[in-house]
Amino acid sequence: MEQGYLTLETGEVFEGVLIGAKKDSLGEVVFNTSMTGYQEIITDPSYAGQIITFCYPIIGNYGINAMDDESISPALAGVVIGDLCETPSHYQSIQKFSDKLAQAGVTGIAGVDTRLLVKTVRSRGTVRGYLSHTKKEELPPVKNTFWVEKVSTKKTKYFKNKGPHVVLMDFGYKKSILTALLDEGCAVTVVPYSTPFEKIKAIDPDGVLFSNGPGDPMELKKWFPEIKKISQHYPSLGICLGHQLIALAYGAQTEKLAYGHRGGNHPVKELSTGKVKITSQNHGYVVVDSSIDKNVFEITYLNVNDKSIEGLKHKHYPIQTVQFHPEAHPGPNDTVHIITEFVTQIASLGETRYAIK
Ligand SMILES: NC(=O)CC[C@H](N)C(=O)O
Repeated sequence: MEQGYLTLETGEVFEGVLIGAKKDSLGEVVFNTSMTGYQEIITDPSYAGQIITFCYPIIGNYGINAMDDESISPALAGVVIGDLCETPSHYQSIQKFSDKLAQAGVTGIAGVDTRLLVKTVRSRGTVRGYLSHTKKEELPPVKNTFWVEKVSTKKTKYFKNKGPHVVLMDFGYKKSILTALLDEGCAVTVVPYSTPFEKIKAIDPDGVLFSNGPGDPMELKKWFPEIKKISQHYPSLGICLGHQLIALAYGAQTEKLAYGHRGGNHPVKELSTGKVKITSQNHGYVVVDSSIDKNVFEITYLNVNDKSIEGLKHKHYPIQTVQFHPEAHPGPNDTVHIITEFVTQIASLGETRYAIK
């Protein structure tokens, strides 16, 4: 057992035992309130550069299975947990949580008073933290990393299927978004985040899905005109970062939340029905309500806890965006109909397109 420390930039130090790769690591300390789903969470590319604190007190109890990774290589900076379970019990378990971290080169710290850490992050706002064998007086400087570039595919990938053809713009997509599209019968072309409109046009899809992804959406400013053009030409669905990027491309603004929404229990109100849906979320930024041109966008979903914007619908183009994760994984699938409706819509619009041709 190797003693380790998480030092926050605000000075607080948390002690525990190092697990996984056991190397020094700097990241933004965030917390996730999900009760299950640690495998999907640590492999979600949107966490690139972040140290995730799990609020749920015991992690590793059902092991790691062969199906639930959301990406090939985890991009997160570290994990902080309460109790680590080294004796997983599940018929599909093939690995221990700590071995998964080691294999992925990710450092973790276990045995931490995570309730106190979460309370600290909630009062301080999101802070940087450093995982190390020793306490740190001062944190090393942050390297400015463009995380989307790091996690997005370098090559275009095509998945054959019988239904409508969707381009998945990869800002760091979760595998379950691709799986959800394939399950709906869609053929999918995954393209690098920087693919311009002209290239999308050459692919000639029936619709475009703008994926989730890490970091500040403003880092993608250079691509806003292309994103706008793509969404004006193809029925579009934006998920999480994809939602923020579409809003920004049409002139709205984003801001950083105090400590983000991360977990599988975030209530959002669907304004068309008045119903509250429980959603899976993982974001630190949000679209600023007052910056949205209400002649152009209708607000479709609002967060019940803090009234922040959770969904938008363009008034003239078939564009819909959601801040939460309708594909779930992990979390409730109350809103999976958003993906189904997108596919139904592009299938019918596709038919009209073909009829015109
Ligand atoms: N899951 C996501 O796509 C996250 C979006 C963005 N990086 C944020 O933190 O707000």
